[in-house]
Amino acid sequence: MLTLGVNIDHIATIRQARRTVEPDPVAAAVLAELGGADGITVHLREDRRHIQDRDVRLLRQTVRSHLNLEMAATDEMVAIALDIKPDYVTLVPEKREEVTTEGGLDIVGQSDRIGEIVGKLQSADIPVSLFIDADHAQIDASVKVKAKFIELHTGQYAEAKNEASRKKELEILAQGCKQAIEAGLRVNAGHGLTYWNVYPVACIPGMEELNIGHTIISRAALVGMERAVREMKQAMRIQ
Ligand SMILES: CC(=O)[C@@H](O)[C@H](O)COP(=O)(O)O
Ligand SMILES: NCC(=O)COP(=O)(O)O
Repeated sequence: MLTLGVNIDHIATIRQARRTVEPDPVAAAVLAELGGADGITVHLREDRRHIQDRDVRLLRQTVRSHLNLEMAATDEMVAIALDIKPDYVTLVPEKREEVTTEGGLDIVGQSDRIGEIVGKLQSADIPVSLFIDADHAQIDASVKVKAKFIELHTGQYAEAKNEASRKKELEILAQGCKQAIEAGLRVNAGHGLTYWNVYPVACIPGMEELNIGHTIISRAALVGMERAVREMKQAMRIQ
């Protein structure tokens, strides 16, 4: 059954705008779960622009659904993940100068490094998801490094300028999902999904969880977190 992971990074963006204590991502996670979130996702970035280490530690103790820690493939982040033990880790690419994630992680070009990190985390019973483009070679490489999951980057679908491009990107995602499942991977998806574009992705056979953040937090700022999450599950037709 398709599930929704709510990324609460941008609750922390509002707090960090004043370097203060509110809004608290921990409180936001409680409300997101009351609204029906099946999981909570946070991206602890190297530059700590939004989510802080303190948030992840407290969320580990308070999240009732499941906690997905997005992180770069660095020694620092591996040590933090091994210490805090999220329910799963999603390895994502990171550039300090980026506004947001700009693409999928390159597994093909660094498979030894990624394989080492996947091995370390999964040996500590922390399943790993790899945030990748729906690319044949990247999916193959994800199998080779023994990741349990991939998360298909939906940014190109989300940013498609017209119906024809949207359809093309959706087909690429569907083919990627099919290839991954046939190879034994579990498949999530995310980035740039909104109330208006999510349903076709939700319909891709075999898709397990959609990780959605910015659009939910944007709506929550106007109507409240519980309603924003409930309405996203309605948009996905899972509630
Ligand atoms: C990997 C991805 O697409 C997002 O989950 C990521 O968290 C985006 O980074 P920001 O939340 O900092 O925009
Ligand atoms: N991995 C995608 C995610 O967690 C949220 O991305 P977005 O919805 O904030 O673009």
